[in-house]
Amino acid sequence: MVPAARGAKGWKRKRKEEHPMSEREGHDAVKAEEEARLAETLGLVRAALGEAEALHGRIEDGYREAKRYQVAYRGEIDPAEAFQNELALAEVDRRAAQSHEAAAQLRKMLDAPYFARVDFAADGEGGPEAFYLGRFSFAAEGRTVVSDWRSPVAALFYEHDETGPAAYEAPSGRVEGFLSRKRQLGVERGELVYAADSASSVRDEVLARELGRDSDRKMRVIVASIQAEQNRIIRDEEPGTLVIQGVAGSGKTSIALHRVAYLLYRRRGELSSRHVALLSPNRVFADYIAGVLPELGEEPIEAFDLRGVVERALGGSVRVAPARSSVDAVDEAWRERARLKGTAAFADAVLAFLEQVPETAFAAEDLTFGRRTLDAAWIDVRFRAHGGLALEERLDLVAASVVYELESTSVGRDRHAVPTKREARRRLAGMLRAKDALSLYRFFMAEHGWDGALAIGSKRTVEWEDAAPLALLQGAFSGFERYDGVKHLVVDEMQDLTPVQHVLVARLFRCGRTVLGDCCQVVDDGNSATLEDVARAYGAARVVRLTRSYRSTSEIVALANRVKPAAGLEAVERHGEEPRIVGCADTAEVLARTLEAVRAFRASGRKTLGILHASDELAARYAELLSRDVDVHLLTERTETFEEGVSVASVKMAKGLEFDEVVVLDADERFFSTELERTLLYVAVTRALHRLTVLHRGRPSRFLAG
Ligand SMILES: Nc1ncnc2c1ncn2[C@@H]1O[C@H](COP(=O)(O)OP(=O)(O)OP(=O)(O)O)[C@@H](O)[C@H]1O
Repeated sequence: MVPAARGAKGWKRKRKEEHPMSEREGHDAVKAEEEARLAETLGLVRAALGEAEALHGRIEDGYREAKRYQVAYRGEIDPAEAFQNELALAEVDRRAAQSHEAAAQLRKMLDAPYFARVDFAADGEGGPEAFYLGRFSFAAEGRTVVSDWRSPVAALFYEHDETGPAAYEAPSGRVEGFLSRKRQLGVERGELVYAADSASSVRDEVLARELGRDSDRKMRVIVASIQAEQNRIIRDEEPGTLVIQGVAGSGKTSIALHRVAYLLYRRRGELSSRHVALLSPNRVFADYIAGVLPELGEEPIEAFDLRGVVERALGGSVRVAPARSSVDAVDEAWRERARLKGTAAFADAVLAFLEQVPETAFAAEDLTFGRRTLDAAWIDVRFRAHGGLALEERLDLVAASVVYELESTSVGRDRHAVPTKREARRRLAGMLRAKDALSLYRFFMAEHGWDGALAIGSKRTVEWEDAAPLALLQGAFSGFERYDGVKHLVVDEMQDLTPVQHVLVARLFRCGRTVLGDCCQVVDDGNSATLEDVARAYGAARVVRLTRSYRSTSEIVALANRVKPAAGLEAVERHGEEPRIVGCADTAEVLARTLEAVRAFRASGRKTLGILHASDELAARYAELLSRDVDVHLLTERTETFEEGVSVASVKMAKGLEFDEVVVLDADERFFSTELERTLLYVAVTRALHRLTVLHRGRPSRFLAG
């Protein structure tokens, strides 16, 4: 084996060293080689697309013909034949969808069939082989032309900066060998834009190029520039729960979605998109990230929100009041109640209580039917025999035992006194100390001296903070309808869930999980969950940490670090304007400055501008005032889609999203003075990719000064 460029740093130097050519000639040779390869690949893709389209046309003709036959001979076809026809049509439908999907992928490949090349020689297998890596794999003429970014060999590209001895894990075992080339290839609209042999400097350049792009209304695919630390998370296949703690903009959400794509690829046949679900903070966020999996050639996954999950677990037994925000709510008593229920100690108390529910809630008594009595001890033993089941499920089983016992041991006249199972169940239910989960919850709160922290409104309406613990008790009382169809769950913005809410999610979704978020972005003082609390809620979860921030320019990251030094963001070298911090005399000036920023944004040709306020109510008020002059979208809990243009939102609603430019309103002591508000300001400034304007009235927030 003759390595092509052992240890070379970049293609220019490497070519120069190895060939007696000038740098220019080396460049031209690489360019010519890659252009020829690109032309060949595009030719093959075009041919495959032609075939796929022709096949699609034939399938559609066949479908139409079969339908026509069905209609024309409706009266004459017997039911068996009609059924056969339906099955055949369903199969044709499936093939049509597949061929449509294949054609769509091929069209995307015409734009950019691949983004990289690695030359690797496996030990003992002769000279190096070139692997081209793309978003989708592609085979033609009996060979692999492009390998999927998730294929085992592609790990070489993500894991190695330098050429040299290397290895990757294949299904058949570890493949050792020599990586002689790692080339980054920029292809846009079918044209080769750049070709550069990788070293860390090139990798950084490519990353900076990717990051410098404008944001979109949809989250982007990052396969061409996944970093080694991110790659390890994406390719982590250990069972159980993986918790990703990452600073703002560290790519957590992107990685989680690429990880789902990776798992779908690796476990094809066993895991499909139907088996993966996402627990997302709100609908706008779900819409924002919805495009990533389809862009990677996978079906979209189902998104749930926590409220939906909690209400389903409660099964309509109570009503749940809307969630309140600790930024807007001035009700100190409510804050106190919420704070209590957001602690890990509260979650622990609920868990301990769940363990004792059977003992607490059921007191066995003698049970008499006619002349026969089953004594309390007999009942108690049977009740306890069904550990792990919900109270009501146990009562069903004990009722069945009662009937069986009486039936099998009664003779003569006593047989008339044997109860039905329903009657036995009714009598056993009379031994419950609590008639439902809500009574149990009251009992639990009273037992801990927390009765004052329970505010139940009319028509059994409980506060949002009580809904999850109550749902856990509902599970202990009546049993849960679990999400058994879900084999992998992604929980995003983990810091939005309190410890007890995490415990509920862990019980409802008993499957592999990727849980991600940033415990530095808790924007609710009613939640004191730490990273350890989150990991504990899911049993023995593995925790990984990401500290590099990819989203914002170094200047914006520097400001974010001043606002919240504890976050410890590491910037990626990418420079832009200094953030502007502007004092305003009054609301009129805040509006005028904001409009100025909107006009500059419009002129820049960038795609998204976020105008953010600490408060939901004031965000709505500002949106109303601004909409007199410019088009703006207000993002609320009810918003369904994330649009290009100007969005106005509270910081809480903007979490997880990003904008090319951000204006933070009222960044002064009125809104940003407490520790919670420090976090809000941190979240707000870290939403910006390229430009940030911070407006304040009166004294600027102390956090802006560091
Ligand atoms: N390796 C990468 N290559 C290119 N872009 C990347 C990479 N990693 C992250 N990004 C970009 O960084 C931005 C932040 O990513 P993402 O939203 O996934 O981060 P996050 O950690 O979930 O952020 P937050 O917690 O602040 O919401 C996105 O624009 C994403 O495309």
